[in-house]
Formats: sequence, structure tokens, C-alpha cells
Amino acid sequence: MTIARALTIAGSDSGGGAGLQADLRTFAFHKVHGMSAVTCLTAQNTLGVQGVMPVEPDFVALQVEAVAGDIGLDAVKTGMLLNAGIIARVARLAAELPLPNLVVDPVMVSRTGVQLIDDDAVVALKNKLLPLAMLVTPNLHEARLLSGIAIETVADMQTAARRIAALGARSVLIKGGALAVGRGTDIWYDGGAWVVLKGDTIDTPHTHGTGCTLAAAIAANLALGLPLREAIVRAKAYVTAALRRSLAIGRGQGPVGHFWPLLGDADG
Ligand SMILES: Nc1ncnc2c1ncn2[C@@H]1O[C@H](COP(=O)(O)OP(=O)(O)O)[C@@H](O)[C@H]1O
Ligand SMILES: Cc1ncc(COP(=O)(O)O)c(N)n1
Repeated sequence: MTIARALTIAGSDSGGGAGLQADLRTFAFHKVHGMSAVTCLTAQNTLGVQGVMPVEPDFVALQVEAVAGDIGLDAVKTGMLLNAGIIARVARLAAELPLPNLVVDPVMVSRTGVQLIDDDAVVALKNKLLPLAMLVTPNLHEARLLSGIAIETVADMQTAARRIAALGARSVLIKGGALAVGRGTDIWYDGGAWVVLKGDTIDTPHTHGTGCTLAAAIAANLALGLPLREAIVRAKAYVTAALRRSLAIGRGQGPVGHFWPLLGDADG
């Protein structure tokens, strides 16, 4: 049996809702074989991040090389890359291997505004990795860091997307999960065309893992051979369905739910 193959280069979330755990789960629900190169361990739960332990950049690279050289890659997604050393190493790998259909989720700031990576990593992401991405998927905080402008409206998102495209990313998807008005509206810009993705607003506090899930679903769809626009539209529908089935577990922000198709819940 042949199967599409996708790799996530990301951090581990011990709570299982975000990070590589969300990515591998998303790949599986797209019938894509998932592989992982771990960049860091986080001790994390629904209440927040209690600790972070980095992996050496060369060992991140070794994990990627091990699977690229043997199993092969149809698409690659990056998540929490943590520090400038790991980002520079991943950028070098992208030049050496290459890393096909590269979706960069520039995990820097959580939806709640907590910075998840080192300060010099923000600069490295901007200068070294964005220019190599087929698609970059910042949330509103990350789009502000990358573009330098404050974002409150869909019009601000469009201005920011233009600026981020000017940094060299081939296309930009700004996620509006934190929009005060129209939460769930995302915009995609590829240097020419605009697409406004108007998702339904789901009224839930349990949104942990939305960004990881969206970017992983896009990578899975690209691995399956879909064109980028279709890959994004379908991934958006996937994350909206998962938000509708989000899980009220833990004492804080629970994760989005992926299992509903297995539970006989058919109207996603
Ligand atoms: N309450 C919500 N209702 C509908 N869509 C949402 C909601 N929260 C997040 N999303 C969607 O989830 C995806 C991830 O966005 P966001 O939560 O902003 O990213 P991140 O997890 O990286 O902070 C986007 O498609 C966004 O529109
Ligand atoms: C290891 C790790 N990676 C990424 C995120 C962001 O998660 P979200 O998808 O909720 O933005 C996270 N909280 N932890």
C-alpha cells in the first residue's frame, strides 16, 4: 500500500493537545503517515507551560535526515522551533534536502499572549526560515511581531499579510482566532490573490491546539497532492469541526477534538 508522508518538526506538548501530538493526530485523520523531528519537550497542560527542554540543533537535523533519506517526505510542517540555533539548522536542512511543501507555523506567542520562543529566535525565523516557506501561518500576535503593525480588524490583517509576504514567504495565512469581532475569520494572501476564510465563530474556551491542527491539516492536504488553496480551505473546515467537538478536559483551556468521526458523530 502506498501512503502520503508528512513530517512535523515541532515541540512535544505533554498534555497532548498541541505540538507534535496534535500534528501526528491530524496527519492520521487525513490518512497520511506522520513522522516527527522533536525540537523540544514542554511540560504543559491545559493551564499553561511549566517547563521547556531543548533538543540540540544537530539532533533535530539527524531526525529529519533519518526519515527524509529512508521514508521520504511529501510535505513538511514546522511548529515550535524554540531557539535561533534550531531555526538556523532547519533552514540549512531546507537548502540541503530539500523540505517539500514547507508549511511554517511560526509558533512564537500563544493566543493568550505568552511568548513561547527566545527573543533571538524571532529574528532568525523572520530572516532565515520565512523566505523558504511555501506558506507561513501566524496568529494575530505573531503577525504583529512579523509585520510591526497592531492588528484589530480584517483590514489590518491584510496590511500585515502584505508586509509578511515582503519578507519573502511565498504566501501568508493570518489566523483570526483572537479577533474581537469576527473570531474565526482568517485571510490568505499569495502575493496576488486574496482569500477571506470566514469560519463560523465557535463559542468555546477549549481552543488549545487550533493553530497546530490547522497548519498540520494544510501540510497533510499538500502531501495528498491538493493545490495550496484547496488544502487551506479543507484544513479550515477540519479545524472548525474539531473546535465544535473540543474537549472539556483539565482545569484550563482544553484541546480541540479530532475523534468525532470515530464516535459515530457524522455531521461535522
Ligand atoms: N472560537 C473560534 N471559533 C472559530 N474559529 C476559531 C476559533 N478559535 C480559533 N479559530 C480558528 O482556529 C485556527 C487557529 O487560529 P488561532 O487560534 O488564532 O491560532 P493559534 O492557535 O496559532 O493562536 C484559525 O483557523 C482560527 O480562525
Ligand atoms: C509544543 C507546543 N507547540 C505549539 C503550541 C501552540 O499551540 P496552539 O496550536 O494552541 O497555538 C504549544 N502550546 N505547544
